[in-house]
Amino acid sequence: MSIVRLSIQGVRNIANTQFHPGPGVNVLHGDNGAGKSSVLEAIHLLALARSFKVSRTRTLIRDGDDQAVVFAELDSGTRIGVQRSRNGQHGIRVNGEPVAAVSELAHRLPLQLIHSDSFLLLEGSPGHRRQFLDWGVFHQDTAFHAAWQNAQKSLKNRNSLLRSGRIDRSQLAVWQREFLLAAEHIDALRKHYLEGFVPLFHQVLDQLIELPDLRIHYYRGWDKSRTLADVLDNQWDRDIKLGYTQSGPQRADMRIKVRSQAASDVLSRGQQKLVVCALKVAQSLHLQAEHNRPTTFLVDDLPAELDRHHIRKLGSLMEGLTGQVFMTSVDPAPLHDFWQSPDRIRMFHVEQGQVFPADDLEQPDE
Ligand SMILES: Nc1ncnc2c1ncn2[C@@H]1O[C@H](COP(=O)(O)OP(=O)(O)OP(=O)(O)O)[C@@H](O)[C@H]1O
Repeated sequence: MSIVRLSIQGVRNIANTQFHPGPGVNVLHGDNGAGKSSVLEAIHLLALARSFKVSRTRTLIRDGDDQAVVFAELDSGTRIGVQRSRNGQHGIRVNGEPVAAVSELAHRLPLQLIHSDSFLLLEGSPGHRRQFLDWGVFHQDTAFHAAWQNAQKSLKNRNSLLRSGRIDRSQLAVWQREFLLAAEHIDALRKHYLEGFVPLFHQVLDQLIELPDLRIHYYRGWDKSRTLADVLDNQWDRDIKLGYTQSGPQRADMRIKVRSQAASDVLSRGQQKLVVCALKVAQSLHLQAEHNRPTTFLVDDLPAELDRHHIRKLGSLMEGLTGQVFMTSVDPAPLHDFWQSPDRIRMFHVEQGQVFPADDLEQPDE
């Protein structure tokens, strides 16, 4: 599904603008502060009802406006509207009908984001990698969302009991049983996903850069040689002391290593960016292959940190994606010889929060 018309109101410096993206790669170029990332923010809001940077949530709505509103028409004819107000409330409509769950939006418009925070996938806490892994599992298997919600609920209740000071054993047994069931289910779904994803990731990575020693190691969140029930029994005293459950799928990780060291410690900044791009591109190729569903890509300032050779390689990978790509760049020149089929690239100029179509690929300055 691709967006054929996008209308944005009240997002950062965008008062009101609309444009018609193409089905392939869309390049948004313009000066610093023009509003390029704000357009990406708007598409992110449309797909997930929130900003892509937590720190930006408060500044997502344009100064002086009460709300941000993004509306899109998809090539399928579906109309999606998302509105977010200053108190954090959001309203979602699909074909005019209100929709309660953000997960329904996420399901309709699978979205991948590549921007400065994407490095956290390698150098950040396990939570960033779990979020990445679960994006894939969520889109692969409809059972995942319910299992994940069950795990969250039973974990929250177990943790409240741990902190309560007086443990009601029968209550604890109920939550623990739910938690164990959900944990096993989540682990099985994550493992199944990785069996398909990891070989594809290596194929994509090989097209971009030679890193033969790079490996993905899945950690399920508890000792692989014991059952979670056994681990929880053993950790009981410490769980009570800490007031939370130390093991379970909420502690899973997908460690990315070069030999035995963390990839973020060994690889250069540019190499890390290529690994992150390979992870995200592979995830969308996997979704395409398994469910014939395209992914929309938001790519903020791709050329930064990459040499021409790798920009070109990444460009041809991006062109090969079946979903739409929205890419920002201050200067379109580094992207000039980036494309195999320049006629399929749509260029837009962004200026003072307005998006204008630019008819042709601009020539780099001599
Ligand atoms: N809530 C807001 N209301 C009005 N303007 C805002 C708000 N939040 C941010 N801005 C401004 O919006 C402008 C556009 O920011 P944006 O990040 O979209 O620019 P950009 O074109 O991506 O720039 P760069 O190339 O520097 O990354 C900036 O001048 C920023 O200060």
